[in-house]
Amino acid sequence: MYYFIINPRSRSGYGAVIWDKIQHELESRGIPYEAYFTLYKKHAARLAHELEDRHHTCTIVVVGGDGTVNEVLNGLTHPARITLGYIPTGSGNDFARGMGIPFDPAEALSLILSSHAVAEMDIGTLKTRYHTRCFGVSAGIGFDAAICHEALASPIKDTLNHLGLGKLTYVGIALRQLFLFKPCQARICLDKKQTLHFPRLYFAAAMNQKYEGGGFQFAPGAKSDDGKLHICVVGNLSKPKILLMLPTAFWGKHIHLKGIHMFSCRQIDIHTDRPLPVHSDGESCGYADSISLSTASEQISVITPG
Ligand SMILES: Nc1ncnc2c1ncn2[C@@H]1O[C@H](COP(=O)(O)OP(=O)(O)OP(=O)(O)O)[C@@H](O)[C@H]1O
Repeated sequence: MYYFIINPRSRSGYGAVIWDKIQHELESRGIPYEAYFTLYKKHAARLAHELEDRHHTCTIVVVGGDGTVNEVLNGLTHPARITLGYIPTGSGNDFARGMGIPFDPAEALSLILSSHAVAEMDIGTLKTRYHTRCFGVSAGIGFDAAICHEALASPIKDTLNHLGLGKLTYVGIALRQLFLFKPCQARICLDKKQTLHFPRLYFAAAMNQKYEGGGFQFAPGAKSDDGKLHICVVGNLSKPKILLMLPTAFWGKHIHLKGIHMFSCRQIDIHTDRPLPVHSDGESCGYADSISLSTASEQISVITPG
């Protein structure tokens, strides 16, 4: 039995359109399934929690974007008992990109229905003074989170998504945020052993996967099953250099630039001299001046091409 959690609002309604096609395929092939639609924000977490409670072990298939995968991970108490299938219908789709899951919904469905290959995936944990959130792709603080915050509230995102130009929303917001963003002083502690000081931090991203922000390869060396977070710290760069750095990150080449610092660790503690925006898988986690990121003790099995 497959339990589908569908965000019909993902990519401004694309999720609902794709679900119709998936449902038709499931019916015509006589596949046993149950479908649950998200009706409001964070509903996916509640649905996942209820499924886990009811079935102990089961296969949950998410139809949505990175935010819906994030909510499902946050709803699970024992992720090791769950097998996760994924049909990407979001605008960023970094989870699918990182796990090698096809973007084409029909291909992603046939992978789920035919494949017995699963990859064990780490789950990241973000702690602020007010929140504890899990993440599958990445979490971070600073400039990248400021872009997420603004994009979530953007009135033009829906219109551009309908025109197939959703990524333009992020480009426009990134330029605006780069202009507005003031770097801060930060103290970063790796695995409670090594402390580093950054006088002009723009952002720090803790990556479980290689990609975030719709295909930026901020951590080309990341492996989602190695129990570690791969950290990309951007500091001590001028704004024009950041503007030049961003396109190189599409190919993961930014790591060679001065001012970009890469680390891998099991835990990172970040303290900044003022509260900055924080995100987990592109979803807002408010503002904080102190965050702790680590990998959780349990992994989750994800259906992948193998
Ligand atoms: N019925 C609903 N109405 C309004 N919002 C919803 C509903 N169901 C889920 N959501 C919210 O939609 C948001 C976006 O979902 P999701 O990440 O799946 O799609 P996306 O933003 O298009 O994709 P991506 O994260 O890959 O860019 C999430 O914050 C989620 O809580």
